[in-house]
Amino acid sequence: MKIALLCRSPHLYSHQRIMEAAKARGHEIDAIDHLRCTIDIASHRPKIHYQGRVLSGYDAVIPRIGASVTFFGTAVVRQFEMMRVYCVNESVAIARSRDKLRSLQLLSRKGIGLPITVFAHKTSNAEDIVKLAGGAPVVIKLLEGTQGIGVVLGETPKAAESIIQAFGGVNTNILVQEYIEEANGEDIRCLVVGDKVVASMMRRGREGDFRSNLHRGGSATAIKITPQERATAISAAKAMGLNVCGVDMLRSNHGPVVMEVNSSPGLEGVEQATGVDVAGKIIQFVEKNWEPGKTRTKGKG
Ligand SMILES: Nc1ncnc2c1ncn2[C@@H]1O[C@H](COP(=O)(O)OP(=O)(O)OP(=O)(O)O)[C@@H](O)[C@H]1O
Ligand SMILES: [Mg+2]
Ligand SMILES: [Mg+2]
Repeated sequence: MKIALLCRSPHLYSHQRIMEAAKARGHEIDAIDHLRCTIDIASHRPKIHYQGRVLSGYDAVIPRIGASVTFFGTAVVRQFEMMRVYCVNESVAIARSRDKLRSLQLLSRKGIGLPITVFAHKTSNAEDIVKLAGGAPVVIKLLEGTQGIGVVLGETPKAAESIIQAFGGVNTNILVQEYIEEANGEDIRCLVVGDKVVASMMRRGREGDFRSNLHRGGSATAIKITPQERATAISAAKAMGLNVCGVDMLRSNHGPVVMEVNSSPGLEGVEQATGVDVAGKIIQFVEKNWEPGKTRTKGKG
């Protein structure tokens, strides 16, 4: 196969590993910086120009689109889809996963366990919002935050209300969520490839931090998940239409609850914690599934 790895920096661990895994299996793989692509939609045939040439001959695309460049990155993925190149994660699914509210709505439609979540445009009724989310403590999140940035704990009703009002004052979209205290600052990240959980880890926040993100100094260990957690992770990936993703869950008193589904999950933490060759699993999945024009989401938002 000839594969395009869409990423900003080919030197990151995850990207190096995907390229190694592809080459080890006899494939050709090019790292393509999506921000340097020029999309040509005016002509009869959709094309992508890149560093003075037209991209062609690719069988499959592995998108690794950073959260800050979702708009242009997903447009490049969409252009590949129009060129009938198989994209392991499709543009629609990536765009969905970037918006926490939209993701939670899709997950709730499928009956997947979620923390109680409230979203409001008007923040002048902060007191009601906090009550609807089950009362303080509550977690307040930016809709498009990542790496734990923009995730705040409102410990008391007054603190929660002033945080909500502060975000409202700068016109930022937030959601307010039940705080799953019993998770004890730990969450579960399941790496889903196709219809399987290929690796799972438990992440624990730095001392004194309820956020377990590795980017915030958290640590990771391999974990054996329950059948219910496995089924939840797989259903969440399916609801989002993602073939490769990291599903983040909390162990709550009422079973596993999904916080979010990440469409470009980092591989370093999970491969190191579990010893699983996740990059290899991704390449194997592409080998089995690529087909010109094949789509899971059929472009549906
Ligand atoms: N409702 C909640 N109850 C308890 N802890 C929570 C809750 N929501 C988030 N957390 C903690 O905060 C962390 C960050 O939250 P979340 O995953 O929603 O943010 P993010 O910025 O999108 O992170 P990512 O880098 O994984 O995309 C979680 O991994 C979890 O440890
Ligand atoms: Mg996230
Ligand atoms: Mg997360």
